[in-house]
Amino acid sequence: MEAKVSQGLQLGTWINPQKLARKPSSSLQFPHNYEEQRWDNGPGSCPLRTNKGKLRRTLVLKVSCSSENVPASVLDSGSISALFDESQILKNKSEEIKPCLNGRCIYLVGMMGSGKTTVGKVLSEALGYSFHDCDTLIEQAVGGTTVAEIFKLHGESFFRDNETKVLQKLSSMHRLVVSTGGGAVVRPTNWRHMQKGISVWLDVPLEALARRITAVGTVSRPLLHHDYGDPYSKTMKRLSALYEERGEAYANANARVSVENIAAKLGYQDVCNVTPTAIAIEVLLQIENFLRE
Ligand SMILES: Nc1ncnc2c1ncn2[C@@H]1O[C@H](COP(=O)(O)OP(=O)(O)OP(=O)(O)O)[C@@H](O)[C@H]1O
Ligand SMILES: O=C(O)C1=C[C@@H](O)[C@@H](O)[C@H](O)C1
Repeated sequence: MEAKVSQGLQLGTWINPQKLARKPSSSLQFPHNYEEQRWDNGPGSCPLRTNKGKLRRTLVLKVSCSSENVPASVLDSGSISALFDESQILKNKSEEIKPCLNGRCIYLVGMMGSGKTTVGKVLSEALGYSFHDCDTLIEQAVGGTTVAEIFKLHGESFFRDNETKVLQKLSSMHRLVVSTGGGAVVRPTNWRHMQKGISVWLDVPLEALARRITAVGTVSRPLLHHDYGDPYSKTMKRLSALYEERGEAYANANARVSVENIAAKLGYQDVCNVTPTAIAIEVLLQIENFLRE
């Protein structure tokens, strides 16, 4: 039986971590002669628009594949792209969306551990953008101290002031994928900076976040240092409290990527099986939806 596939996500393997590290993340330069490109329909133009400037739907990836070996759950769920190399899908989608971005930056927001850094690196590589991690830039700005040290020595508001300065600096640049700190969404000023680009909320269930963070430890995450109990329970408790405070703020983002929805599309029981590449593809699909609005 043949299955026609137009777009979607693949059941893939974990991305090679060496590939993730390829983009340098320390320089914040952008060419002075940068000019915004018009949305025309020439080569490399935005496919979401017709000559009259109206948005249209495009199906870029049309591939035939055999449905043999595809789990029934995947086919039943409508997620029929299991046989693709998801890196190739990401590449194709990036090429399609890139002209529509007009060089605008992509800001990934979300709770700590939601994968902003991991997914951000994959996405930046696919788009040919530079990747920047706000926490790292703050650490550099404060003289090479870690986030945990900055919290300890100077307090949270000092850290937040530096976070705002970093976002302000980034907002004047183009073609960046930015991994913001988990708490960047709480200050309205930060949103004003991020509005120069496109913001995307990586929405990951708290249980999955707690599992990931417990696996790597909370040393680098000062806001998780306070509670008592077993590592998973105390992380879960603190994350729940933070989410209670911030849930609405994350929803200010231009687009939301629900990792739970991706898992459902792919027929996965566990959201932890959704790869960063699959999430990056969904980021682009949701940006596409946002640009069509
Ligand atoms: N899709 C994924 N599946 C499984 N584990 C993942 C996934 N994405 C990220 N991780 C793991 O989760 C942990 C947190 O990821 P990452 O550092 O990218 O999150 P973050 O949102 O940047 O966190 P923070 O805001 O605290 O810096 C890492 O150990 C990473 O390897
Ligand atoms: O959720 C938060 O408030 C934080 C998340 C991290 O990325 C760091 O920015 C810092 O640990 C604070």
